[in-house]
Amino acid sequence: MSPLLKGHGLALVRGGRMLFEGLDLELEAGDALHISGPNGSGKSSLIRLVAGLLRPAAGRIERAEAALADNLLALDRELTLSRALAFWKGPRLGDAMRAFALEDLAHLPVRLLSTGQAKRAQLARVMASGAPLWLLDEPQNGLDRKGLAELDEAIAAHRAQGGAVLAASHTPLAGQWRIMELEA
Ligand SMILES: Nc1ncnc2c1ncn2[C@@H]1O[C@H](COP(=O)(O)OP(=O)(O)OP(=O)(O)O)[C@@H](O)[C@H]1O
Repeated sequence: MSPLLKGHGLALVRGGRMLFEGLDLELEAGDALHISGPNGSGKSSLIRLVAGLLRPAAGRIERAEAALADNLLALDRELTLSRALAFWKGPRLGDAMRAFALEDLAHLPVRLLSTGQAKRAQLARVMASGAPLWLLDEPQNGLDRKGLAELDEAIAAHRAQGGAVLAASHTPLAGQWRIMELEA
């Protein structure tokens, strides 16, 4: 079976600085890779590179369909949550709204969501997409204890169903993760 993500010899320059070079990545079905490292080391940049939003200075990336949750919500603030999520036409919208306990918020405009509610909505968008590769930048930010448990459960279920996860985070994530530490 071919990997869901394969990056070879990746180098990335931002703001005139080489953030990393010679970086190899491989994720197969069920895998999870936790990118850690100090502020400014390039964790978010690596996630955006894999998403295709940045170009590598060197190296190659091949990957399956991916869904990204980064610092942009990517939901229309003026629509109700259910309509904003439906815009993405994900095959698993109902499951995702239940997984992140969003049913009671479905009729609220996105702009009224709290920080943690918005994070849950963003993670639900990723889950609803049905994409096999999840790219998560600081997925725990803003989540309360229940939200953290929902996230852990969603990731475990995604992996069990043959998905893979690449996550940047300052805090440990539940379950078995490979860890890649970027240097300052
Ligand atoms: N749009 C940009 N243009 C130029 N440089 C940028 C841009 N965005 C980020 N950088 C620089 O790239 C470097 C890596 O930033 P990045 O956000 O990837 O780090 P990070 O490891 O995710 O940090 P943190 O732990 O603070 O979230 C930093 O030096 C940052 O200043």
